[in-house]
This record gives sequence, structure tokens and C-alpha cells, in this order.
Amino acid sequence: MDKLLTIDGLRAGYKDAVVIDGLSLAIDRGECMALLGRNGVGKTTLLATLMGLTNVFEGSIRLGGTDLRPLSAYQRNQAGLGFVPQEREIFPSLTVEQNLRVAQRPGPWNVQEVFNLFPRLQERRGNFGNQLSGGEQQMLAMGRALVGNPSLLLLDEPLEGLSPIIMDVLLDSIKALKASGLTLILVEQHAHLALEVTDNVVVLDRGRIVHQGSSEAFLADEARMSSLLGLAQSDLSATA
Ligand SMILES: Nc1ncnc2c1ncn2[C@@H]1O[C@H](COP(=O)(O)OP(=O)(O)OP(=O)(O)O)[C@@H](O)[C@H]1O
Repeated sequence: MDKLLTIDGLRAGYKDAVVIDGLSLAIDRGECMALLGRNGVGKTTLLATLMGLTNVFEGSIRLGGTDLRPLSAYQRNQAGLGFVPQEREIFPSLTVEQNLRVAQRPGPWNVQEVFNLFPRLQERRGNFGNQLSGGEQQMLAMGRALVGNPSLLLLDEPLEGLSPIIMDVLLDSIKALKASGLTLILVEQHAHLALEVTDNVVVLDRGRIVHQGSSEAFLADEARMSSLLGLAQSDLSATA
């Protein structure tokens, strides 16, 4: 298969502290990957490292043919990384449409395509960022990453704090992105839901990969999920 992202021997963290500790990972073009693990194991740090927002001590990160390590976050964005951070970071004083237009770069994704994916945003096109619900902000944050026409989309806990109805809208959008062939990494605490919309899963523990395989097989192995994710059996079914 054609590898889009290749991470080799990565050690990274904050100041002198190592959080990602010798991690190697490759993602095929068109692959949809869940990145799971208990709180504080380094999932967000790995995404932030891909974006150039942490200290890298060792290792390489390549996107297609490009070595990302010397590049700034802005340059990584231009090289094809789209990042939807947990904090969403939309512009509160711009309208929905303006938020999308300022992020537009050439490619198949444009404002109208985002409105087709999230009709709710079209209804809210004239509202300011700070007038949106949490779910609408999340849709806008995803839309903003999409109009940048990324080759790899990084989603950090997009379902956090949202109602089940809005979670379903976002999960449907992730399925649609997967069907369109976009490569993506989904960090989620809702393990069951993330596994249902992804091809493969990587589980981290203390900055290292402790499990890697198909999402379907992991989903069927409740005992393994429970031991690696630290969820009680009741939590696992609650997220199903
Ligand atoms: N900006 C930062 N500066 C210093 N240490 C940090 C920073 N952000 C995270 N850490 C530390 O790095 C470790 C990994 O945190 P990270 O947020 O990557 O974990 P996570 O798996 O995403 O957890 P969660 O599911 O809670 O978001 C933790 O020990 C955390 O305290």
C-alpha cells in the first residue's frame, strides 16, 4: 500500500520531558485510524507533534515525500496536514461563512461542500463563531480544516461534551469522509464509537504503541479493550 504518513523512532514531548517514547507508525493513503488510550498517555501530544507544536528529540516524520521536522505548523498545514484541536479554535468574531472562507485553499473541498456535509452550518452561515452551540462549533472546526484541503486530517476528541444526536451527525460526517477516501486519525475517548467508523486502531500507553490492528477485531475483543483502555465492562457497553 501507498504510505501517506511514516513516523519512525519518534521521541517528543514538552521542554525536557519525553511523552512520546520511541514510536514508529505508518498510515496508508485512504486509511482511517483510531488513536486510543487512557487519559494522559500522549494521544494529543502525538497529534501536536505531527503539527510541530512540541519538542522533537529523535526520529523522523514524513508526509508523502516531505520531511516534516524542519517545517513550522503553518508550513505543515500547507504540506497537507489538517488539524482539528480539542479546543476547536474557531474565530469568535467571524461568521460561520467567514471562518470557512479564510481557511480556503485550492482543492475539492469548499464552503458549499462543507455546507453539504453539515447543513446545520449553512443555516447558521451568518452567525458569529461565539453564537454557535458546542456541536456547531465542532462542525465548523472540522469544516475549516476541510476547506484547507488536507491530505491527512487529525481529529482530537471531536465528540467530547456533545449530545448523542450531535455525536451521530459528526460520526456520519466521519463516515462520509472515510468513504470519500480521505486519510484521517481520530483520537477519541468514546472507544466503541471511534472503532465503528475506522479501519484500524492504535492504542498508546505511556507514549508507546501497545496494540495495533483492525478496529473490527479490537471491537470484538472486549477483554482486550477493557485491559488496554482501562474501561470497566459497564463503560464499554455504555459507549456502544
Ligand atoms: N503543554 C504541555 N506541557 C507539558 N506537559 C504536557 C502538556 N500537554 C500535555 N502534557 C503532559 O503530557 C502527557 C500526555 O498528555 P496528552 O494530553 O498528550 O495525553 P492524552 O492521551 O491526549 O490524554 P487525554 O485523553 O486526557 O487528552 C501528560 O502527562 C500531560 O500532563
